[in-house]
Amino acid sequence: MESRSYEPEKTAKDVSLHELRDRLAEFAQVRGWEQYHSPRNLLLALVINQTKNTLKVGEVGELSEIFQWKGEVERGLPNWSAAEREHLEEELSDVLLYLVRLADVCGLDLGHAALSKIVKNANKYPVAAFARALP
Ligand SMILES: Nc1ccn([C@H]2C[C@H](O)[C@@H](COP(=O)(O)OP(=O)(O)OP(=O)(O)O)O2)c(=O)n1
Repeated sequence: MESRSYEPEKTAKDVSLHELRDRLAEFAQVRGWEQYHSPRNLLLALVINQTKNTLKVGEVGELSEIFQWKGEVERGLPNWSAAEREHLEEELSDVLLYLVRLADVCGLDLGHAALSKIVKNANKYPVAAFARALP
């Protein structure tokens, strides 16, 4: 059993990557799943979902399936049902959670790495040269 109730608060909350990292580590630890959470397995979980007799898409594929055949989708998803939005939230979360866990078992700080990458991106695409023009 996890040591705390993990029902998220309904109001928006500033969730840190460190909190997600720690909860995922506990999730795996209490189930004895650490042995399965190798870098390679976690990466592959994003891409494929293989059982004995079936091979399905992994979490990135499940996320993509939500948009497949919908055509262009308006920002804010104004025409989506509550169930569709919840489904999207779940699949986005699965991708995020596996990424956070992958970074953790690799011994990397994903939040720090992402901030550094944003700085690198800004240096690569200076505003003066790229405002309103895609690379
Ligand atoms: N060995 C595992 C299995 C699952 N999870 C966690 C991370 C994901 O957030 C979620 C993935 O669970 P499922 O493999 O059951 O995938 P789905 O939730 O997408 O279910 P389904 O594939 O039936 O749609 O659970 C995990 O950390 N380690």
